[in-house]
Amino acid sequence: MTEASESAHRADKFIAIDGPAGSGKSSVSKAIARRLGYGYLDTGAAYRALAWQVLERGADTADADAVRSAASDFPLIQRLDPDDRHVLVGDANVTDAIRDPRVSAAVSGVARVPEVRVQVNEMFRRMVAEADYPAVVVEGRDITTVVAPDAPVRILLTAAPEVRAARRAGELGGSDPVAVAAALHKRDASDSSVVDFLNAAPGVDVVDSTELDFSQTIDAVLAVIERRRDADKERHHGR
Ligand SMILES: Nc1ncnc2c1ncn2[C@@H]1O[C@H](COP(=O)(O)OP(=O)(O)OP(=O)(O)O)[C@@H](O)[C@H]1O
Ligand SMILES: Nc1ccn([C@@H]2O[C@H](COP(=O)(O)O)[C@@H](O)[C@H]2O)c(=O)n1
Repeated sequence: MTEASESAHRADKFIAIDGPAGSGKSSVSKAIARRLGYGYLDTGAAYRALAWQVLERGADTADADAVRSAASDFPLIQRLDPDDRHVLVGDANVTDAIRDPRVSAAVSGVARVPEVRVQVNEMFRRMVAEADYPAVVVEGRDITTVVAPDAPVRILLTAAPEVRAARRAGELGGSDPVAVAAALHKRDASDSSVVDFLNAAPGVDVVDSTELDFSQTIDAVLAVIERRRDADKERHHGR
């Protein structure tokens, strides 16, 4: 855990959640944060905002130098309130723009640049350490393995690929479901060559929502949090 130990880091404040695209990370994490009075950090939004900035400069995210250059001057503003979804880059409100299919298709290029990952991971750890919340639900692809491998609660949230694609297509209502599924699987294939979020690392709990509705998924995640916290308390008392 060399990367994490170099920065301001409060592993105890992390509820770490990873998973593939469309697995429910953001909707479930937000609901958990609201329920428990915690902060919520959507790390994918930061990668998306950086991809937006690269595109805004007329560059290509496949160009690692252009990505590094954009990252060296990246005034991201993102809050931890689960009810505040605003994302700004400097004065530009990019809240909706970062969800554009153009950004979704380009974001994996940004995620492939190792120096950028180190930079944003430092930022995520700092945001959590300084947060005015007892804990923060942090979701992404490498939170359980790289950003906070020492967090007391680490969850891989997953669902069958066809179920994730159908849920995403339903959300985008009117979009071609075949194209939506293809874009989602293409992004997963590219992203999973950088970090493994398809298999749970040792000690990470899996919540598979394939057969669960939204509220059952929230209950399953809450049950993991409670169980892991109880185990953590017992470990500390036993010392
Ligand atoms: N258990 C569930 N049952 C039914 N629908 C669900 C469930 N979990 C999530 N959803 C829905 O699936 C869609 C995708 O969820 P969400 O956007 O939270 O996924 P995500 O993992 O954050 O995706 P991405 O990584 O692409 O941002 C949303 O419409 C959400 O409401
Ligand atoms: N920890 C993370 C989070 C995200 N990414 C990259 O950002 C993209 C967008 O993420 P969403 O959660 O909004 O889908 C994702 O496709 C990854 O390329 C990442 O690398 N690490």
